[in-house]
Amino acid sequence: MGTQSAGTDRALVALRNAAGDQAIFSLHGAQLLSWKPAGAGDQIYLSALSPPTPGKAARGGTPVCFPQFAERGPLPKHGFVRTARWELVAPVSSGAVAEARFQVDSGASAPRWDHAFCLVLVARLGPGWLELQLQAANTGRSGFDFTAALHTYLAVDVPTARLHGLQGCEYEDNLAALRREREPGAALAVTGEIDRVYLQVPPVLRLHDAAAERRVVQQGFTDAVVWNPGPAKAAQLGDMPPADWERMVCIEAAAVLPPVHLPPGKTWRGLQRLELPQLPQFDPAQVTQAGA
Ligand SMILES: O=P(O)(O)OC[C@H]1O[C@@H](O)[C@H](O)[C@@H](O)[C@@H]1O
Repeated sequence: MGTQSAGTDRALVALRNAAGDQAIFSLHGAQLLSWKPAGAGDQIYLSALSPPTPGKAARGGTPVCFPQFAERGPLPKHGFVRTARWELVAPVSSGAVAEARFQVDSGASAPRWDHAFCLVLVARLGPGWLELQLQAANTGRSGFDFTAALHTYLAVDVPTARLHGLQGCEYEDNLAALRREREPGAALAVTGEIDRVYLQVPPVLRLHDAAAERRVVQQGFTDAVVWNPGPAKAAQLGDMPPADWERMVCIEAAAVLPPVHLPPGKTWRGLQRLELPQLPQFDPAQVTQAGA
């Protein structure tokens, strides 16, 4: 367990728990790249055209967006920590729940963001679940505002995928000049490009497709972003195979509206937890015999 270096500027961190679940992170951005619960395939989408590279967020996994979500401010899109080198601050632990802690601080700041902070990402891998907790500490002498997201790309079969839990929530539609709408239906299907910030969402969303149901749980983050580039934008991105828009959907735990105000000396925490509830085990004793 621990850090595997692949070349001088790329480092991967592997977590494995006693049940055999596995997760892989890159120190570039402390970005989750893969989550394979024991006996299941990878639940995380990662573009084959976008390997972890210094200074660039991979297209997939979970980029950490901080201190700015998207282009809602003067900083680079989604802030600068997703492209920064993070450090592993403690040995990776294993056991029933494996844990790793990654850290980056204001040394990674763009010159335009003059605030002292320390960010920690705590990753915990349990049987059938993976939790990412973002801790943002203000280590300076004055308060600041930030927006943030854990920008998770879930691997799904988009044509059969439905997202439950957002009915009645208000959202800002990034494809319609941030117009406010309210989600009318119980099951949200992705039929093309979608880019919405849902406000004040419930703590549990459920995403199912023909293969499985996943639960996406969040705390601390008030909003959830649903993003898929659709076929036309996917073809323009250049870092994902165009047809892959049908293999992923981003469900992002986000703190966007309003921004978080963090006074000096305080720490904010937000988490996203991905769960793959166990499928009922096949029990031959329960099979009703024909004619019984
Ligand atoms: O291509 P990027 O910078 O990783 O961003 C991907 C998408 O991320 C989403 O969170 C935004 O809402 C979208 O507007 C954006 O296109």
